[in-house]
Order: sequence, then structure tokens, then C-alpha cells
Amino acid sequence: MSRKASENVEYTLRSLSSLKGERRRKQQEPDAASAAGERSLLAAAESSSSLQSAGGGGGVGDLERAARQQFQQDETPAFVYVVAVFSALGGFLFGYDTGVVSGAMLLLKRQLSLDALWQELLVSSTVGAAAVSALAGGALNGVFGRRAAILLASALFTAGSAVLAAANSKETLLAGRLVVGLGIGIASMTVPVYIAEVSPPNLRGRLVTVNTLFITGGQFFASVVDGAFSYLQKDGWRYMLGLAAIPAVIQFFGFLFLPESPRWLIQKGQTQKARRILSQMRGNQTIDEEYDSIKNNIEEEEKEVGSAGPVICRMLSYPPTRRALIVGCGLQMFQQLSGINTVMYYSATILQMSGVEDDRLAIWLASVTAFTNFIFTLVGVWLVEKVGRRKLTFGSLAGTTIALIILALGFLLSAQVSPRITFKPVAPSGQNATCTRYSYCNECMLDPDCGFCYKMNKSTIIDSSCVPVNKASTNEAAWGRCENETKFKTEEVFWAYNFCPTPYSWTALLGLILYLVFFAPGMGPMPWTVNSEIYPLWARSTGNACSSGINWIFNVLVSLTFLHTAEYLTYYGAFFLYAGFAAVGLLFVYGCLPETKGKKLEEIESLFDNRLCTCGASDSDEGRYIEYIRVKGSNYHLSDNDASDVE
Ligand SMILES: O[C@H]1[C@H](O)[C@@H](O)[C@H](O)[C@@H](O)[C@H]1O
Repeated sequence: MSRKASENVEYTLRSLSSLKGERRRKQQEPDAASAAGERSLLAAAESSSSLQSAGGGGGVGDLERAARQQFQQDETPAFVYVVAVFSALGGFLFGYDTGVVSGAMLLLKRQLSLDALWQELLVSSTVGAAAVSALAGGALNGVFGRRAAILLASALFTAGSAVLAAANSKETLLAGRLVVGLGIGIASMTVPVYIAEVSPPNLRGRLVTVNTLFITGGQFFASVVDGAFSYLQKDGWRYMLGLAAIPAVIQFFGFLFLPESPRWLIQKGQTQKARRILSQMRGNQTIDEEYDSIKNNIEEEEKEVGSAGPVICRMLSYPPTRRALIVGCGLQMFQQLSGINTVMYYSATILQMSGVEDDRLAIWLASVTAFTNFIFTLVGVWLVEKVGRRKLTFGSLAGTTIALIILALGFLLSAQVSPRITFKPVAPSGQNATCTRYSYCNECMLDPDCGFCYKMNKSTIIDSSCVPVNKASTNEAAWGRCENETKFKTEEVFWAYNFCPTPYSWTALLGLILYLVFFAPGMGPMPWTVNSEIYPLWARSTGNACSSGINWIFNVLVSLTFLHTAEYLTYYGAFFLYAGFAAVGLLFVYGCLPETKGKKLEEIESLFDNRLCTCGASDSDEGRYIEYIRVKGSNYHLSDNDASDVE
């Protein structure tokens, strides 16, 4: 018998004996409903075992199937879903606040006459603050608990949004953006941990992935709000930035009534409270096994790793957690190095390149991009418990790499057939004349101060010039034929800012669509999901703080360097570079990411017992589902030896 088969038998026998043990115990405290539930399970198990002996061979499978079927019938109480959705509002706010700023900035820069430095500050300050608070959130989570951290994050979101909506100066705006950023950082590291800790193992991946679904939902909603309020030239930005207060207040009040993570409570010795919450979360399933395994695990961990010194030092000196940390941080780093935020940010330009000329339409089409990201994250929610984290991440990153190559090729082809500049207008006196010196559209496009003005004769570009862009609106030139929309019509000219019209633009559009289709189900959510699972309890908040911090740090790095990278390497060079990063990430995922699907959080540590990057070898462990069988019946028993925190 192969090792795997013998392991399955062992699991099955263990489960059967524990079922019988449960029955004996329950018989002493008669409960008609629960006894009926157990009997049906045992009957199913026993009848399938007799079937098995009659049929001979392969019977372990039948027994397992019967038990698994029963397990799947055990209902997860709606409460777990409510808790997950309220927590994921943190994800929604993360997505909304990072997404809404691009639209708000278009209006803000005009109303407050912001220079490039201030625009940059208002966008990046939030992400920078998120990096800092994500790193600090580990200690906060460890000491005060997940619930307190989520409450703090929603309070910060509310306060920050109120400040932004009422701001009258750029300094106040900066303060508001910093406060919101602090909230995002804390929420981004706490929510996945909290959801993972309250979820049953068979639903954990799905529920944590819902948080990323809410992130992309927030980004989509932000793009719609941006589109809608862009018509309100004066003060539209106040609504855009202030609206986030509504979900933030809902989350804050919701969490006043929602419970702390039972795992954190057990770690802090509040065992009675933890049992009560755990039983609330598990409904008709018995919690004894889960409770004991969490408790034993904490005790073992303390023996093995000790509790002296800062957690990060203990994590680094204990090989399994060190390996988990490398995997967790690596995944977050590769997520950002694959360029998701640049691709999303430049989606409007990519769409314009592909022939969408109207500017408003481009804004709305950018919401189509955000919507695609959202819908395909939903595919991830569906796939995560079916194919598992490892295959999903690998497949997604492989597709993302190919899509990036196509995107880069699109830009490359467009650059190669870049239209010549055939008309060089004389700049009015006192106006910048740098733009008029360029000879090809491609050079003109890479200079942020210039745009391309041209006419069309059937499908040929004629009378093309490179002229300075209007500082207040990139939709038009500072002077000349492309100065305003009326002139566009009378002079029959077109204006291209940030892109060059070419027959190959569809390649970039194809790359963009493929990118989102592949990235969103796997590389978008899995780094968050996997990080919420791979650390033992004592290292969980610190591990997630580090990996989320890495995510935000690389987010800032990639967005801040994109324009410079594009200037030195051109657009296609930048996308080829991201494709290169994604390819390295692919090797990393293949070699180092173990499968955590269906495992109890307490079992996952053992996946990192072996040398790093040998995990690809032990791929899936389907048979181990049987480990989680619960017998229907009564649930919460005050255990005699738990006297720690009777309230
Ligand atoms: O997982 C999320 C998500 O996929 C978002 O679309 C992206 O903007 C974030 O940076 C990322 O962390």
C-alpha cells in the first residue's frame, strides 16, 4: 500500500474511532436531535463499511466519502459570513481610498492649483502611511487583539474621510490622506488574519479571498464615483473623498457587536470566552477537537520556540517560521512587481491608445477595467477551495507573465511604427518650445509636458505636430490647433496625450484584458490569503505585518518609479521588466509555495519543516479532509478544567 493510501486509512480509522467516542459521550447526556444526527452519520459510515467488506477493496474510499458527505452537510452558521463581510469592509475601504484619488486629483489640482510635487505627495502619502502602519499593526494586533485593530482602522477611515471632505487647504488634505493611509495599513494586515482565524478550515480560503474581492470592489466603486462626480467641477472631489466615511462608520458600529478572534483569546488565556465564540461560529458542529488542537498547539509552540525576545527575532531564528516569512513576503513582493497598480493606473491610456478618443469615455472605460478586475477576483473566490492556493497562484502568475509580454509587445510595435512629426508650428512668444523639437510621436509621448496633435486622411496620419500640453487639463494643448474642443471640430484635428495612435494598439488592449483575467483570480488575492494561513499563532500578527508592509513598500516603489522607468526604458521596456519580475516570481511560486487548502491553521506550520523551496514536491493532500469531520450534536460545554476567565 502506498504511503498516501495508508495515511488515508489511518485518518479514516481515527475519524471513525473519534466518532464512536463522541457517541459514547453524547449518550450519557441524551439529546434527541444530536443523537439522531450522529446515528445517521455512524449508520452511513457503518453501512458503507459493510458495503466495503461485501465488495472487497477500495472501501476506504466509500467510508471516507460517506463521512465527507455528512461533513459537508454540516451547516456553517450565517454568523461566520456576517463576520467575514463586516471585516471585509476594511478591504472595501482599502480599495476605495487607493482607487478614488486619481479622479479626485483631476479636479483638485485645478481648484487648489497643485503643482506636481503636491499631487505626488497627496497620492503617495497614503500608500507610504499604509506601509508604516501595516508594519506597526503587528504589535497592535498581538497586544490588543484583532477586533481592537479593526475598530481603530475604521475609526481612522472615518476621521480621515471627514477631514478630506471638509479640507480647505492642501496641508489639511495631506493630513487627511495620511490618516486614511494609517487606516488602510492596519486593515490590510488585520482583516485577512481575523477572517482566517474565525473561519472553518474548508471555507477559510474562500472567506479570506472575499476580502480581496472587496478591495477590487472598492476600486471599482471608486472609479464609478470618480466618473459620476467628474461632472461636478467645483467640489466634486469632496464627495469622492468623503463618501468613504459611510462604510467606515458601518464597520465601526458593526464591530462594536462582533466578537474577538477565538484563537487570540486562547493565546491570551481567555479560554471560556474563546470557547463561547468558537461555538457561536461553528453552529451545530462540535468544537472540542478544534479548541483542543489550538490550545495544544499554543502550548507546544511555547515549549519549542520559547517566549523570550521580540517575535520577529524568534521568527527569524526558528527555521519553519523563517521559511514561512520568506514565502509570505516573497508573494507580496512579486504581486506588486508584476505591476498591477501601474497597469490599472494606465488602463485609461492603454484604452486611448486603442482608439478611444473621448476623454470622458476613457474614464468610464477605466471603470470597465476595474470591473474586470473585480469580476475575475470573484472567479478566484470560487476557485480557491477547488484547485487550491498553489495551483491557482502558479496558473495566474504564468498567465500574467504572458499577458505582460503581449502588453509590452503592443507598446513595442506601436513605438516602432511611431508616426513622424511633419508639422512644426512656431511657439507663441514666451511659450515653451521643447515639444516642437521632437521628430517622432514616440519621443513626444514620453515627455509629460507634450502631446501629439494630428489630422487623419482616411487611415493615414497627416499634419502631425508635438505641442505643449495644457497644464490644467491634459485633454488639450496649451496653444495651437489642439487648444480646445471647439477647435478640434473646426480644424478636424485629434489630440493624443501619453500615447501614439498606431494600427497595433489593439495588441496592448489584448494584453490588458488578458492581464486582468489572469492576475485577478490568483496573484491578486492569494498573497493575502496565503499569508493569513502560513504562520503559527504566536507569529501570525508579526508575519502578516511584515508581509503587508512589503506589499505597500513595493507598491510605492513601483508606482513612483514607473514614469522614470518608462523614460529610460520606454513603455515597452517597463512592461518587459515587469514580465521579467513575474517570470522570476513564477519560479519562486513553483519552488516554494506549499498547498494549504483544507488544512487546519495549526497543521500548516509543519509544511515548512523541510528546507525551503522543496515544497513543490508535496502538492496536494485531498484525503486529509476527513480530519475535520464534526459530529452533529450539542456544542458548547463548559469544560471542567477551564477556569480561567469565567465572566
Ligand atoms: O490584492 C490587491 C488587489 O488585487 C488590487 O487590485 C491591487 O490594487 C492591490 O495592490 C493588491 O494588493
